[in-house]
Amino acid sequence: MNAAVAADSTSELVRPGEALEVAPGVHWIGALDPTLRTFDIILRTANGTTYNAYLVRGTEGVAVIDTVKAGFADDFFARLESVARYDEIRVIVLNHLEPDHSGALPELMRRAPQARLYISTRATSMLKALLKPNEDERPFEYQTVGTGDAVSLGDRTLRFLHTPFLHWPDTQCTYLVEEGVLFSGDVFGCHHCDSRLFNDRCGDFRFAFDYYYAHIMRPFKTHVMKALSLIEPLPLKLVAPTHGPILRDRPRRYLTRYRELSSASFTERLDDTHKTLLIFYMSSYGNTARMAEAIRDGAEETAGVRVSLYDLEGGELAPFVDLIESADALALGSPTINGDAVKPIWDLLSSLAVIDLKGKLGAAFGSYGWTGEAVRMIEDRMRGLKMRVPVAGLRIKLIPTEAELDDCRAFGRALAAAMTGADAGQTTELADLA
Ligand SMILES: Cc1cc2nc3c(=O)[nH]c(=O)nc-3n(C[C@H](O)[C@H](O)[C@H](O)COP(=O)(O)O)c2cc1C
Repeated sequence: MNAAVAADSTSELVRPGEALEVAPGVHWIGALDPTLRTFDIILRTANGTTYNAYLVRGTEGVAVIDTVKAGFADDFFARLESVARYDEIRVIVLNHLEPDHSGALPELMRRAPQARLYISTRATSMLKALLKPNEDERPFEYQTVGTGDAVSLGDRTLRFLHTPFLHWPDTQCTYLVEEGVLFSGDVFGCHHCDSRLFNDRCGDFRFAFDYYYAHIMRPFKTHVMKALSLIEPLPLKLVAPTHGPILRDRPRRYLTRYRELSSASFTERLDDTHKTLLIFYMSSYGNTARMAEAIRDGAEETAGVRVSLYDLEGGELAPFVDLIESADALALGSPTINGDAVKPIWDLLSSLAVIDLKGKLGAAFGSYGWTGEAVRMIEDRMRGLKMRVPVAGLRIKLIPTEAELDDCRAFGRALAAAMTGADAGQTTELADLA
């Protein structure tokens, strides 16, 4: 542990109405939300969460970095008032405008009208849309900042890092130069509420850290890597995120973990010498299953393509999502049931929102009885996920004949050709397959 920030354990507990010093001249003025069990609809949390906000005191004024969710504003203002007066606040930094961090901003700006607001360039349109001042009030004044910009509080300097899309377009980090403190926003955060607050004091939150990354940061791996290249060279004593424990014990290992998690899809490809195609299907009477096998056989005829086939009925979604992240192409087969594709197919497609699918190839197929909507619906969804659908979907009425199984093999070959570039980027229509 860093000796500069070490203290006895009882003085480090969060108490109502009291700020907590986390580094010399730096106070946590956030709020605890221990009973929350679902965050933003999509995230579960066994321990609730925290909304972390910070106050930095310099010889020439005070800075407030981030605020809290609106319902927790009273906690925030009480903690702020325990260490500073509103007329001392010269600087307000919002690293991310999501409502769980900007909820108390309008009221803070009313109480500290002399303060200047610092946000990233990409935050400007959001500021107007999220924080609508009362009609009788003037619009918020603000200054946009990027990497290399800094603001001085006398003996303290806040430097800004442009780290967009982690996980909204507006996100940035702020670095307190003299103390080596990184106010990282949601980066390196997690939903884990513990009044012991520091990573070396609170319960084991490693699963919450990885879970938060998987659902919030994973879609933005390339942006994570760019942000890490700005953050890693900094001398770091403490990382202060907007959710969860404050990272003072070996803060660098959290950077390393982000690098590992963001690199995985590049290093863990099944096979660097082949393009990889994954085929998933559901089938009640075996018709779509037979199509899937024939498509696999056709695709495997192409040198340089390695194919894997899975019955979705027997699998768990999370490991499949990992496989898809490192694959080159995805083919989904569903029968049409009551005018729709079947639920496991939609569940799989919905799970793919956490990975970057841009540039991957998609294809759909399935057996049907009379209307056969499933294939077109899956293709539309794939396009919506920014996948390229190079081969028109293949539908077969009820039980595939031998000739129709030949069509399936041709479909597999066409998809493989698109993967290897042999199709010259053309979309293949069903009529071309014979
Ligand atoms: C409950 C039920 C509902 C169905 N609804 C439709 C439908 O809306 N449109 C359609 O084209 N076929 C429909 N079908 C027919 C199936 O798509 C057809 O039997 C198909 O061959 C099943 O393929 P599978 O063996 O791969 O499951 C339905 C079948 C069942 C059992």
